[in-house]
Amino acid sequence: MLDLDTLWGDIKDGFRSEVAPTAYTTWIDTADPIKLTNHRLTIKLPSELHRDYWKRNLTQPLVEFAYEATHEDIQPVFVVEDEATNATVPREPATNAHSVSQDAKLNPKYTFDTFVIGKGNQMAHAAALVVSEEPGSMYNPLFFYGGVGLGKTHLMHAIGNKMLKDDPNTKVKYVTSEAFTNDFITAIQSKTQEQFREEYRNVDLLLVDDIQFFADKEGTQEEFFHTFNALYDDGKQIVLTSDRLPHEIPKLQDRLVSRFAWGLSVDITPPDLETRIAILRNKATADEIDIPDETLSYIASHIDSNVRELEGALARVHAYSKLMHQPISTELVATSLKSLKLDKHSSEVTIPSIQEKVAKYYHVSLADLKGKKRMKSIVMPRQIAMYLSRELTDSSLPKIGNEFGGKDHTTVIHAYDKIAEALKTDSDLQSEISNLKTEIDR
Ligand SMILES: Nc1ncnc2c1ncn2[C@@H]1O[C@H](COP(=O)(O)OP(=O)(O)OP(=O)(O)O)[C@@H](O)[C@H]1O
Repeated sequence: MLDLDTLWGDIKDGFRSEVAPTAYTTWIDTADPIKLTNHRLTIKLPSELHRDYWKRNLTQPLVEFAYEATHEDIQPVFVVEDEATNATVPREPATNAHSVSQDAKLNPKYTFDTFVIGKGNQMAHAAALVVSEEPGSMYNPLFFYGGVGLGKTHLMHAIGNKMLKDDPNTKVKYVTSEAFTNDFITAIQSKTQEQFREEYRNVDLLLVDDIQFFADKEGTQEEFFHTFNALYDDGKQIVLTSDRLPHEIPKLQDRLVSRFAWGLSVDITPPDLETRIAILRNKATADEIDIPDETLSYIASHIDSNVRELEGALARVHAYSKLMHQPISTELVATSLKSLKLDKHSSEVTIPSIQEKVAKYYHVSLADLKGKKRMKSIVMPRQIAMYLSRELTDSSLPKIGNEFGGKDHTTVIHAYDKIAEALKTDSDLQSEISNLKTEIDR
């Protein structure tokens, strides 16, 4: 009998020759053989979703590869690394690629190949891959949630691009929730509802981005409910994204919340340092930017909020090096990132701009945010807006109080302390504040 490492090496070789590179990185690279006893090979997998996939699709070939290597019958035993995964369990079972992508309004660059897998997104990536291979069956709808610029749209487009590549006749439709709303309103105005329905219900894959903006839009939610049902009943795949879980979206109808829970909800969290470096390295290679490794690490360690910012920093550094006629070095990056920070100051964060972003984020009116109502749903956003005003502007406490409908400066201090204290332990609040800061910085 072979030892564990040799056997696993043979099994990996077998898979390498059988499965596509993306599938290999997703399923095989993430598997960790931990024990070989009594013809039982124990394999540790990162999530339930990986275990399901292995059981359904990879067990048979694994047994065959193991037999080829040992001439013995070896059975796998799968264990999940961390039972508390970052996903909720599904409650019910749920030609010319470039131009086709463009018809479907997909970004041809957002593919599985260009997506870097890391701890914060590996579950989302794996789920996306399953859905692209078996649309409408396993995880319907598939719901991605998480902060801005973390790759939700990228993964969603990757599903569409892959399905179109596999079958160019697939009908894919990508919209933001705002575009859906606008289309719906236009259809009512021009009395073309039939056409609207035809367009949205006659697809194999419907991708709707940023559905948190459905909040408050009763009529649109009603229409979307029917669109959803029609597609779902027909076994068509639906993929949705949002900055938070469905039940956290204010004023989202209960029946939509419950339907969204029929499938799989997976969150995407900010990438760790290694993933940030890998993303930068890929991007630099794709854009043919010549940059030393240590300089990539420098950028990745300084920009940790989200991937969009990371890519922005690289583009900026590239432009700066061209402007200065100097090759990219850590020193040059340090200077250009410093000026990025200075720019942020000069683009001046103001209290009204903070109030506007916070009001929008929590779906409260500006008047309520600045007013006196004591409901928790308003008090919390108000305190957050005060906290951010103190953090991000040079305004004095009385000035901040003034901008919030003439409140006393002690109210501002109280709000600031309360949020600062809660931030120490409340991880939801931490991510909300970090999302808001990114929004405000835009
Ligand atoms: N893991 C990754 N590998 C490669 N590129 C990534 C990754 N994650 C994000 N990106 C890139 O970062 C940018 C922002 O990602 P994307 O637009 O998908 O974010 P998002 O989560 O949809 O944000 P928003 O909520 O603002 O819509 C895109 O250019 C995307 O290609």
